[in-house]
Amino acid sequence: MTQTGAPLTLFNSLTRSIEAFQPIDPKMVRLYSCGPTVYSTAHLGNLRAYVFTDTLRRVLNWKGHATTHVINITDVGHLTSDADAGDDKMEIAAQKAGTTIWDVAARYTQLFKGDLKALGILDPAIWSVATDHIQDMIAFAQSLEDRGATYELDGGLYFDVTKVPDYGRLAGQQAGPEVGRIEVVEGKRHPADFAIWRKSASGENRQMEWLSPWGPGAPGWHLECSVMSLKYLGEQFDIHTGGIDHREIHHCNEIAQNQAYNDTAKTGANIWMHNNFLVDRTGKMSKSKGGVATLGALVARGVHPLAYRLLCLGAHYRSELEFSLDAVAAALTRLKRLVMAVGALKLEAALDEAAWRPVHEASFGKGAPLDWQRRSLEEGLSSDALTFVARFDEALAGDLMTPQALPVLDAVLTSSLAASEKLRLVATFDLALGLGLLDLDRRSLSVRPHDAAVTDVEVEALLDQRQQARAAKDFGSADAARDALKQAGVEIMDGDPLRWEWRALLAD
Ligand SMILES: Nc1ncnc2c1ncn2[C@@H]1O[C@H](COP(=O)(O)OP(=O)(O)OP(=O)(O)O)[C@@H](O)[C@H]1O
Ligand SMILES: [Zn+2]
Repeated sequence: MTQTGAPLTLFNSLTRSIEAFQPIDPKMVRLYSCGPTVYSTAHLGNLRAYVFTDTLRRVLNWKGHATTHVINITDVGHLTSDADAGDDKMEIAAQKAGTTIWDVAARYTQLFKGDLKALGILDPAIWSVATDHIQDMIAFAQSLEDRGATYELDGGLYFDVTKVPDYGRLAGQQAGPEVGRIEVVEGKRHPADFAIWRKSASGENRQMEWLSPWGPGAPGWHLECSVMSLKYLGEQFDIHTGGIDHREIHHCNEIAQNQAYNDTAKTGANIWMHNNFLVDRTGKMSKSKGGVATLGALVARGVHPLAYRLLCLGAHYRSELEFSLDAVAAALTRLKRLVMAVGALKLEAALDEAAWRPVHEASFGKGAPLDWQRRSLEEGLSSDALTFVARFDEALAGDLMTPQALPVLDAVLTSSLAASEKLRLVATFDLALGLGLLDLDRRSLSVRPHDAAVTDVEVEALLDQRQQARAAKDFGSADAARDALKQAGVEIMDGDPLRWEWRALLAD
């Protein structure tokens, strides 16, 4: 498998530097992403993490690599504090809802997958559910115990971080007392030591517990990812991703377990990549803060989900991104602009769809390299058009610099290239961007706010009425039509250069 275009470079949190990407097996890049804890609806910050991994995986495929991507579903073991303290988030959620953990997990897994689909995020090759791997986890923990990397306390089986030489390297720290920020547990040898198996306390009424050599209990969250990545991707694979909060504790602990299980050189993944936070005025967007923004809430306000994807792509994944309704409204306008331009090209080029629709579209999601698709679109392009491909490629190859790739798309659309060439460029770029630019149209982007009291047809009828009233200089009736729309949560945009004419009101 040969990589096409500029050499791909990625920022590795482990070395804190940008490195040339060298796959372990040139035929198949192996990629693991820490998945959601399915105890409540994912917020937009969580979803940013998966827009990032999807972009990474699309770029790998676009540049000629095949990928095997694993995302796990954490349905047990994640405590309210990442630093090994508090209660299991799933248990708490089930108690609150008066239902079983299995129901909670099924509900939020389904919602999560629905959000990913709406965001154009491709399914991983493997969804790995933590509770399907308990026996593997027990065997792994047993093996760590056999190697002398653990000790047992009343509360569970603990990992001894001094058994690995460079604990905390990923977090950029040495294993001083502050590393890991773990709550004091009686008998713990080092503050950063963490439970890999948590024993049920006597009298504790847990919905989820399994028998183990250390008594009934449940696996630790950090153990889960080591075990599932090992099972599906092997001792050492290419890339492990997660949000930047995972860099400080979760991934340090995964690495320590992997090293103790294999050897110090085997950290699990060659490259550890972390997306920065989506923040709002109060800081990191977080479920625990309550009242968080979800994709469903955005759609209810009339925002197409792919506008949120575009908002994410407009920032580099390693930069903080500030969320606001204004920012998302601007992204929606930007998306509309792109979609209008592509729509106009389709008419202008008057080409058979086969000329700009990538071949084998159904195989996109399978992790195959996109060589065929790209060839079908890029072969025979003029040298001017190919210059745009090179610029776009260079931006993405430089640690996925999407904010620099998007202006190349804009430049294509305003260039003097023939419409047919522009369309083919949009099509090849969108394989990497996943914005659905070939399929969206004006209608699909006019998402009606859920609380709007009118239907799309009624909106269009009121707009017509207003147009006629204005034409007849009957400004009273024109204003009445505008007010009726406003009442219904719809704002008229006079003189909209996109001729979009109306949009959902996004006020707080
Ligand atoms: N505000 C954020 N911005 C970007 N990524 C985030 C944000 N919050 C969490 N993530 C990432 O989302 C992914 C899923 O996380 P998970 O479902 O475990 O969230 P969580 O820790 O329960 O959420 P929260 O931190 O809101 O309580 C992880 O990779 C995590 O690092
Ligand atoms: Zn993980």
